[in-house]
Amino acid sequence: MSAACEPPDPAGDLGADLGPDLGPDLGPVDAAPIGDAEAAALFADLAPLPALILAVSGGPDSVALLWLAARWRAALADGPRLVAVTVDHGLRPAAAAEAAAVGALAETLGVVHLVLRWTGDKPTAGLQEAARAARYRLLAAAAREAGAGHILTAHTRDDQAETVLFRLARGSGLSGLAGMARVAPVPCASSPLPACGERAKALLLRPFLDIPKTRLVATLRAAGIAFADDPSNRDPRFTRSRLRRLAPALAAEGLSPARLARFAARMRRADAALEEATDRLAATLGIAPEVASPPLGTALRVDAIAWAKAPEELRIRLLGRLVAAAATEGPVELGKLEIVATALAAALAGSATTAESGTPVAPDARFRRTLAGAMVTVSNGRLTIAPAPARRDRRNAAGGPGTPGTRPAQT
Ligand SMILES: Nc1ncnc2c1ncn2[C@@H]1O[C@H](COP(=O)(O)OP(=O)(O)OP(=O)(O)O)[C@@H](O)[C@H]1O
Repeated sequence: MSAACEPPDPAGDLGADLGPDLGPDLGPVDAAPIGDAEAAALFADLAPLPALILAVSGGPDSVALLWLAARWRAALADGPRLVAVTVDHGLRPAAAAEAAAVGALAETLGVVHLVLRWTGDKPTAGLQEAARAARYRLLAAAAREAGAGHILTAHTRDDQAETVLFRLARGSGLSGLAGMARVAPVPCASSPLPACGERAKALLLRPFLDIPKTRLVATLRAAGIAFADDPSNRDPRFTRSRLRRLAPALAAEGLSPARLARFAARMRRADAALEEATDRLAATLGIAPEVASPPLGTALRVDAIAWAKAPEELRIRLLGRLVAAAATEGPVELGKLEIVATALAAALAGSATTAESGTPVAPDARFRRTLAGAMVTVSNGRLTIAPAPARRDRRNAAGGPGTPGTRPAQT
């Protein structure tokens, strides 16, 4: 087989779970520069928007974003106002000069450029996560200021592949393995949802998600445009840098960025179908669609036996939604949801059998657990998910008399 042609993908053609060993994905490196016509197609949907924030670090991907977006906009008679934003995290002395270089390029392209500084406390642990949270907070503030509802980043197919590996290594479920979405709300830190505030209103757009990084670098080289090299991208203290270093060896085993990105797209498709099925389950159980937009802070009750009969994956997803709607602690970790959903299923198992034989619904099932600020209980055939009482009240409720139908949280 010639190295130049990609082997057929039987899983893709036939939908089989397992194909033969496809071997390494060592096709030619795709280093074709992106021309104006291709850029116009990538940005086409954005033309009617009033303003766009371009997130430009100074590295190759986002400098290519600035270059291509500016040329696309210049060719339009009417179109969005572009505002390039560079966040200086104050972590590297070279960052100020890199930001200035972005400013100089932006000026030649007729694009407004802002440098925003992260001035908050810098933690020693989780520095990259904190920097990322600060970056999105500053980008969202710039969007608000500019009257822009959209922030463009230059995430590439390689970033998508890295995200999939990163999440796989952390034990993510199917939704996480779907990788980054092309359009998504600006991420909040892992803080409670209300703290996200205004930030949640801006949308993040990733027009280069299918584009290999090599093509963006080739685009800049062909145009003679310089870009910065951020050494922290190779710093072995960071997981992402270590994964990046493994990329050639993984590609030699078949786990190329192209295949990982395709895997993410398949996971995204499956995830969308499962989310729809979860909507239908919620409707069947009589749960109003508003529950999809937390926080609600009210108790939700459903028929426990109907719940028990639903497929496990859908029960876990719906439990996650209901807990997020009842409490205000934000999305629940999948592992914790799985533990509670499994315990709940075990508590309901005996009752389901009696219910099918015609006996009144689940009079005997008892269950009580707290999860991410919500209390999950079963009594009198009803599954209730409600905001958990404050910790002290919870202890009293669990141990004290006068709380019929409940018992202490199971461990
Ligand atoms: N300091 C920053 N200021 C503004 N935008 C940023 C900054 N850092 C990252 N971004 C945006 O987030 C995207 C992803 O960042 P990440 O650090 O994962 O990628 P990268 O490979 O370093 O990208 P680049 O080549 O543009 O630096 C960047 O392409 C850019 O759009």
